[in-house]
Amino acid sequence: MATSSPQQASITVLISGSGSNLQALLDAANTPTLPNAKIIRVISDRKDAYGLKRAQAAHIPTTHHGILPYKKQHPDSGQDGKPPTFEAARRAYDKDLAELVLADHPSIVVCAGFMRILTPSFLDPLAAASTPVINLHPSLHGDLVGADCIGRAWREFEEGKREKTGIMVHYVIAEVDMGEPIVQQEVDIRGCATLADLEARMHETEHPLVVKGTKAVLEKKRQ
Ligand SMILES: Nc1nc2c(c(=O)[nH]1)N[C@@H](CN(C=O)c1ccc(C(=O)N[C@@H](CCC(=O)O)C(=O)O)cc1)CN2
Ligand SMILES: NCC(=O)N[C@@H]1O[C@H](COP(=O)([O-])[O-])[C@@H](O)[C@H]1O
Repeated sequence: MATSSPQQASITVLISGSGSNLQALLDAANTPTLPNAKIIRVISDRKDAYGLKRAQAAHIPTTHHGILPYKKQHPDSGQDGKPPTFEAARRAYDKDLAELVLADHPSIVVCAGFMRILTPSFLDPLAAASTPVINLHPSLHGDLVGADCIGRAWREFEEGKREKTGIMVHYVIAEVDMGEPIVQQEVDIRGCATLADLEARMHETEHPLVVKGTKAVLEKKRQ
């Protein structure tokens, strides 16, 4: 079991990729930007996530919790000619993920680029333990939901359909990316020449925002 001192808030971070937002949390933890807080575990659904290396470099316990064994144990060939949903695999995966997370008794769970939809099999045990789950999402509340929101905003900008997008940190509920926003920041796309420019501008905005959102929830818990 990962540990932190009694008065310190403990943070578990879920990732799937590079972990630049995880790095922002690692850099801020236990500083005036994110006081009395320690990241106690980083969990990735992808073994090759560079964020795992970032955590290991910071001597933070890491766990790879992959979906493949669950898909093998709960095969799904689809129904009525529709593609498989792997609902049984998702539920079993999420149940075990909840047990893995709760074994550390974190104060909060932060999804920082975690690219799996979380089902009630995960969300309900966390709620029962009064452990908030929050997510960093590269869009403003009620605008774009799901994966590839930066790419979609860029394509709409190129089509002249929008000039701005944004970022939010929100509570995670079953309905994807529709949980109550905690903090949000608008991002102007104008001046970006490429998708890479927009991605860089979004990341630049995300890094302080994910820390700000995490701090806000921890302060609310302490009240
Ligand atoms: N129940 C919820 N789960 C998650 C939320 C949420 O608000 N409610 N936020 C996401 C993060 N996210 C967007 O912010 C997001 C991530 C991934 C997907 C998605 O469609 N994932 C696919 C798998 C993709 C893959 O394997 O590469 C899937 O799960 O089928 C949508 C939204 C975290 N989870
Ligand atoms: N729908 C969720 C989603 O798209 N999240 C996005 O994944 C990236 C993770 O980057 P990182 O691995 O460098 O922190 C971030 O841009 C985050 O907004």
